[in-house]
Amino acid sequence: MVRKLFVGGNWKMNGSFSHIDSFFETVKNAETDSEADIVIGVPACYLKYAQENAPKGIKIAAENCYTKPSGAFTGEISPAMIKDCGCEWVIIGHSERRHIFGESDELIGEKAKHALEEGLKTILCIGELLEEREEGKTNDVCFRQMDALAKNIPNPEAWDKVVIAYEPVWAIGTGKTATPEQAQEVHKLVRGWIRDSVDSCIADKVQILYGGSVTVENAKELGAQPDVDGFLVGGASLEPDFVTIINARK
Ligand SMILES: O=C(CO)COP(=O)(O)O
Repeated sequence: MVRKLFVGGNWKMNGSFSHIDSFFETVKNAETDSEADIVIGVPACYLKYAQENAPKGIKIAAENCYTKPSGAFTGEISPAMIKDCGCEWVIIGHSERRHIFGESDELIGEKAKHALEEGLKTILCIGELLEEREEGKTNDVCFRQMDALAKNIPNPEAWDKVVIAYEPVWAIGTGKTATPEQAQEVHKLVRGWIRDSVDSCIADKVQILYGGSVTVENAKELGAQPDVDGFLVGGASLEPDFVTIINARK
């Protein structure tokens, strides 16, 4: 089954109003693959500005959200607020949320549930640490994280609003990319897990992205793997060259 290319950017805690202006100017002046889904995660304070100024075809995502619509949760933002900023997307369970901010599988599952119930589209992230890979636990970790997410997807239709991002933690921001074969192996296993544990039509349809030091140099080869449906790009999504990654299948 041919799935649409999905090119995600994740600016993390980077960017500024002037960066948004110059980045969007570059994208507007470039020819980008009109067939690709393009979604860029920006810090919460830039959501509305980025969404309002984004070139046609580019959607803006929040990089996190909480499990409640409002309340005494200092520093958090809710799916309702993300929608209020005009955005339809949120990234949930990024490894930096898991490992720097200590978010558990359970919390991440609850976030996914609430975001989907609120009608947001979600990029749900999974991925193993280096020591977990070295101990041969990659599949166990990815399946455990998938299980915590899948049981919180409120209904089968909500899977239409789910994109999975496989981001091996050892490849994030390290310049060490998984080889196309390593990425394909895990993507295929994750799709197989969805087929066995959720539904085979959902497994065929769901886009699974690779994230971890994706660059202009490696995007084409990674994106050519049968179960790699696109990327979640960190550092390189802040650079003008991101347009070349968007065009990885052109
Ligand atoms: O974490 C990532 C995307 O979410 C990947 O970051 P890098 O592309 O900078 O390795």
